[in-house]
Amino acid sequence: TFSARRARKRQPQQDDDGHLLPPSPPALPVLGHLHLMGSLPHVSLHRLARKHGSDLMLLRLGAMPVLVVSSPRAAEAVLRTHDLVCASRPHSLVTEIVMYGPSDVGFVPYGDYWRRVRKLVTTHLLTVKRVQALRLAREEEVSAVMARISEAAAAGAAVDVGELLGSFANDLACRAVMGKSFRGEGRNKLFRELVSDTSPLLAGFNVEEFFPFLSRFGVLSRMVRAKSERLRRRWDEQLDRLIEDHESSGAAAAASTSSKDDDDDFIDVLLSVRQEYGLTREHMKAMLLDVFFGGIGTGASVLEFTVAELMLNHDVMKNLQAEIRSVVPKGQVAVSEDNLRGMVYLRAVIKESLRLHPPTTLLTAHFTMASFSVDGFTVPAGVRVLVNAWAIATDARFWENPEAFVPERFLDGGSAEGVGFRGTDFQFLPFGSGRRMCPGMNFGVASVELMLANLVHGFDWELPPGKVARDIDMSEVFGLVVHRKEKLLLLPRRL
Ligand code: HEM
Repeated sequence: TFSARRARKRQPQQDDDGHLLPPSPPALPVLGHLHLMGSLPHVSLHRLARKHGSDLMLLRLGAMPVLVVSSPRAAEAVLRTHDLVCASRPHSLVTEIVMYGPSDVGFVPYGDYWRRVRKLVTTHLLTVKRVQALRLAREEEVSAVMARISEAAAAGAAVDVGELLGSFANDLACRAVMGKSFRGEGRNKLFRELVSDTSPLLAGFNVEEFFPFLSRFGVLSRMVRAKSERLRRRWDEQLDRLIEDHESSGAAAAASTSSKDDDDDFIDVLLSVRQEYGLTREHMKAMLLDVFFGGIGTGASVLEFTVAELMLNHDVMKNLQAEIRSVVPKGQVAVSEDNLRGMVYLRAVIKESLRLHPPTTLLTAHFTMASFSVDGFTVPAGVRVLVNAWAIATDARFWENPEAFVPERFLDGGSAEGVGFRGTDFQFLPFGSGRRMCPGMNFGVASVELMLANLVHGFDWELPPGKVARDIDMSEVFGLVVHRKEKLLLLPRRL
């Protein structure tokens, strides 16, 4: 584009071999572009890209080179055309300690081990069949939430929507991981606390990551290390106990003979394939951590933002309630998964929410294993790649009326008809695309759909007295998952 050419002219940067590097705005010594990162990096990076008219920027955050990707075309270049070269993950001290190496799926660099465990996850753990088999678990966990809301409705009390949906996502993940039998021992709450204590460290954007030399010697890194080790000990205590309980309950033996039943919990599954995949105890613990970190915050964030948008967009709420109430037979208390089939408006609402509020605004950082060229620029090896999925999905160049919450855009005849989140439409990447794309998409979407349908089917929702829709603050807090800053307190009214 013209503006990209102008930016290139302004800041022609070359590597040692004379290759043209992607444009880079002026940087400070030592800090590089770090001072330009605000509390919401996806917003700061978007502004920077617009200001410099550049959908591919090579920044320097401290000592760390970062490629920022801000258009569907550039995203396709790194996630499809050069997917293999960009399929690694950067090293971090925190994941090395907390994620056992790392030896999970999400944070481990590209290589044989990642290929093996990724295959395990997609062929045994997060398969369509297993997601279907968790249907009863989802329906029961949804009913538990509905019972809590009913109590509040009967008492005329407001509910804290984020707290409620956070505990739903947590309980569902616990149920998938450890099965039903461990409920009621307070373990779910313990895991929730552990996830919330660990998430800030895993979020990236830790200072010691920008200055690796500090991480080797500095006080800062000793603090991060000590904190990470304390957390890992807490995780160890819980996960070791769970795995040992499963081993001694004989479930493992049963599972290996019945060859991975679909209703086994995730620990049973991992125990049953541990030999085939050469898994150590640490590998298994790391993979379970991925379920906690991949599955809880994301689902809770999508649900809470969606409810907030529905409160802001009364017509959309009415349309959604009308669709659901017309499908679910009168007298049926809960929406079942069978009822969800054919609910096109519900799907469009969730898509629209994922467009405006993708929980991982910058995907998870990728890392280049070799240099490659794109649009006449050379991207070096050893660069972090941040795909600004949020910026791309809210950019007026690619979306009509991008700021507005309009699910109709995804329906037949709408401006985004046919656009989906399965990683082939590069203007819409809430789950990423390519080799590192989210393997938990079906799991996540199934729980969001069922919970949302029940929330709006069973109740009408109102703001507490004295509040109006424009009082709903949509501010975000950045982290491993972006979440709402303000609590969303709403009054449920039983129909
Ligand atoms: C609405 C819910 C969810 C959203 C929006 C979401 C989004 C994402 C995104 C954007 C990525 C990074 C893709 C990339 O790096 O290019 C990712 C990776 C991942 N997600 Fe999800 N996710 C969700 C639910 C889940 C669930 C429920 C699980 C597991 C139970 C899960 C497990 C993972 C794992 C293991 C990875 C790492 C994959 C890899 O590096 O190979 N996610 N997710």
